[in-house]
Amino acid sequence: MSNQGGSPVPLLAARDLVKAHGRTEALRGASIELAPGEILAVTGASGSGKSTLLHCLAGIVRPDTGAVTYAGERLDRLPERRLSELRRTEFGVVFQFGQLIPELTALDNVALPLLLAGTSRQQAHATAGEWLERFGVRGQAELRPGAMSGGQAQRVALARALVTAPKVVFADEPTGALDSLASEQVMTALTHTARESGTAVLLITHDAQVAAYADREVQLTDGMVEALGVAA
Ligand SMILES: Nc1ncnc2c1ncn2[C@@H]1O[C@H](COP(=O)(O)OP(=O)(O)OP(=O)(O)O)[C@@H](O)[C@H]1O
Repeated sequence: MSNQGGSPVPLLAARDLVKAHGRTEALRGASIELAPGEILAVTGASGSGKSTLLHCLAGIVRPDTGAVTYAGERLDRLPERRLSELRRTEFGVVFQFGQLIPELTALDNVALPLLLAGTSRQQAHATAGEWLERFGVRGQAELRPGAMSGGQAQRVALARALVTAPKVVFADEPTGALDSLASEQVMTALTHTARESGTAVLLITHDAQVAAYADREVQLTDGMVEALGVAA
């Protein structure tokens, strides 16, 4: 339902993004739109600029030229303080290797964003426990990441990304290190929860089976958004 022309005002939009890493032009005029609650897959060959695009959209990296607009605000022009506040309150991120804090248990990892937002310890732990339950890893609450399987760790990472009820989750190859069963469990948990809570997801993947979980797919080729198609 999310055609470019007829779609509602996008939650997140990038126009004509150019970003070079040294002499390599990772993005060469990429434009993309994400509607509220939409699950959008970005696919493309290795080196086509997918991660760079995600970093620009999430306000982690500033583009050299072009505009990133989030909820009507020019993200690429925001001062660093406001950007990091936005990232903390409105965005969630999951990377290929969950980036959980190795010294903390699953429960403490998921509770952390809530504690940083000022939630009491008791409430943060109660909410974190509910999110672990939702992702089927309540039984791993007291384990540290090193003692979990890759799929369990990714589900904990998803719980951590969603626990603050973000408007957008950025997922960069969230199943890239998983076997097909674990990958299926992670994608089912992510898309089910996102649809339930109306969270938009920008999903980077090179795996067509993973992309098929999205509402829509765009393809990056040599730093430009090349093709649009309905994936599901
Ligand atoms: N920090 C960096 N320094 C130098 N070059 C970089 C850096 N990050 C990315 N690049 C280069 O920019 C181009 C795009 O990289 P990017 O990681 O965005 O692509 P990708 O599609 O996500 O690739 P992959 O699927 O392999 O992760 C590549 O040629 C890459 O080598």
